[in-house]
Amino acid sequence: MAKFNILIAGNNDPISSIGIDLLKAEPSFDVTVNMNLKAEDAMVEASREAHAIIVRSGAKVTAKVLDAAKNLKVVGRAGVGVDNIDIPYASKRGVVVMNTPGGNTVSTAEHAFGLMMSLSRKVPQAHASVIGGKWERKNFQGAELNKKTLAVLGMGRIGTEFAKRAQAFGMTVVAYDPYLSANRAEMLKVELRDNLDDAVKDADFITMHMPLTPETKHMLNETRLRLCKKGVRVINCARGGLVDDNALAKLLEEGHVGGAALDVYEVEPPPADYALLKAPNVVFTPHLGASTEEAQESVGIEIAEQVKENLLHGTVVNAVNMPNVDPKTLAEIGPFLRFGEILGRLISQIAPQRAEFLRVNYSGNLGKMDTTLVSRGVLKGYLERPIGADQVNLINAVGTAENLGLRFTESRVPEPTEFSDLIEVEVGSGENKAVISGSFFGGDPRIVKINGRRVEATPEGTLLLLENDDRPGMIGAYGTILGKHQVNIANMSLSRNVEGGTALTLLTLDSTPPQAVIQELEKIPGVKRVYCMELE
Ligand SMILES: NC(=O)C1=CN([C@@H]2O[C@H](COP(=O)(O)OP(=O)(O)OC[C@H]3O[C@@H](n4cnc5c(N)ncnc54)[C@H](O)[C@@H]3O)[C@@H](O)[C@H]2O)C=CC1
Ligand SMILES: O=C(O)C(=O)COP(=O)(O)O
Repeated sequence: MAKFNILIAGNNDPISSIGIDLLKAEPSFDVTVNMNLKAEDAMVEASREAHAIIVRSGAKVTAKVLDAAKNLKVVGRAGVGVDNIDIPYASKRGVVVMNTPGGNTVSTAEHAFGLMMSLSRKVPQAHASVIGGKWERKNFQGAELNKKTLAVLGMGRIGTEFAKRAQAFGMTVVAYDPYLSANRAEMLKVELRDNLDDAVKDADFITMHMPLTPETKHMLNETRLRLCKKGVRVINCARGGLVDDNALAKLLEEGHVGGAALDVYEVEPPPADYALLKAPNVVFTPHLGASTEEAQESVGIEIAEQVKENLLHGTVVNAVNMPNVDPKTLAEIGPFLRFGEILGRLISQIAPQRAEFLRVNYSGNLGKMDTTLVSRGVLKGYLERPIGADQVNLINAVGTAENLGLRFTESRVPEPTEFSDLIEVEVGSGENKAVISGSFFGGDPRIVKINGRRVEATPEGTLLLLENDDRPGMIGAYGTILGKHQVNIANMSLSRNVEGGTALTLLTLDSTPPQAVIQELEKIPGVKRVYCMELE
């Protein structure tokens, strides 16, 4: 039985023991827990033998770690944010990255809401004062939330939960999220603003709930903060870097910003000289949004299940770098996936050089299924020869094609053609293209058309495609040359456009003929082209 090494990696940020026990109960898993992996070198050493690595936000899965972990198949994130994992590099290496969206939503929304309340009533400052033996009631006058305007930036899972709580407290909620539909905003009873400046300028409180991306970095910068009402209070429980912390510190000092509550920082932990640490009216927590028993149990169990199912059955759930594949779909599309790769490999051997497009068209039953992965299989098969089979995989195939300037598209129609299932692959540039179509006969894959001409071949062994003038004696000439070199013909399919026109001969061979034999075939009078296509 294959053994899988699973590394639970952290930097003092443990994963739920229930999740770990679930993995340990699997006889084929060898589970190591190491919570001292702050340094990259330590992480590299710990990861060398791992087939799966599970992390929260503390341990970093960098390119160096991914390079060292030669067996790695999957990285699991027990939480939402995957910014501690080098996703593009993981994709390049064919490593699936999964997270557990939803498991910590309520905990994080509650924490962010708690921060807003602490901020508006100066709870931490008042607490410190009482501990210090003081009784300074007049210093800690706060503000009500009732009837105030709240801007929620990022109206996803956490933003939505936050908004619901705010509405229960009598706040007016405006939302900014370019991906939120007007219908959904109406359903949530929030005022949707198309423009970020419009969303923040009247707000008494602003809360952020989106990922850190090049687009969202420093979304609240000095200019935008100055646009806000004097006294605005800012809550960030999403990711450090969404707010420009230096600008925030400056405006807090000036009093333009009335307060800030942060759970996340541009650098974690923030260094001692971090300007914000000395700013007035601030509340800090050390990235605690998801730190509840409930959230940790939920994300710990979810990630353990997801990683287990991936290693044992290839199931892909909640992946951030490839489409999801549940066991039912996997069982359904498994044969198509393998056939898709073969068609890709075949067409790479007859397609024009420097192709600009690769199209995969499905019709019939296949046109009704989710074939995203099958198309990736076609692309993988197509790219394997030029790029190298170990360099291209289902995860990086689309990105690799983009880098090459190859436009990749797929289309589906549910109506059958003359076949109940058809996968058609077209590769070329402009009008110059090759087309291969495949179908299934009684569950068995068949190549049914090449360049629009009807053929029939089982995709196995080596295929020899010959284009020749349609005239007597051609088959005999092929057979003689192949026979002389001990190459056995297992199957033959003939097709011609018109009598005496051009014929296609597709031969399935038991072995691959040497190049000299191909050249000999090319020299037969009447032969236009010979392609030798290897399927493996
Ligand atoms: N402090 C903590 O411990 C935790 C922090 N988080 C962080 O909270 C954030 C949100 O998490 P979820 O709500 O679960 O994610 P989500 O994916 O449900 O929501 C994110 C929302 O941001 C929106 N968005 C994307 N780009 C945007 C832009 N340019 N402007 C405005 N909105 C944009 C998306 O449309 C989406 O609705 C993530 O960054 C996550 O890492 C999540 C859990 C715990
Ligand atoms: O899920 C997220 O995005 C979080 O930020 C939670 O991080 P954590 O698992 O608590 O280190």
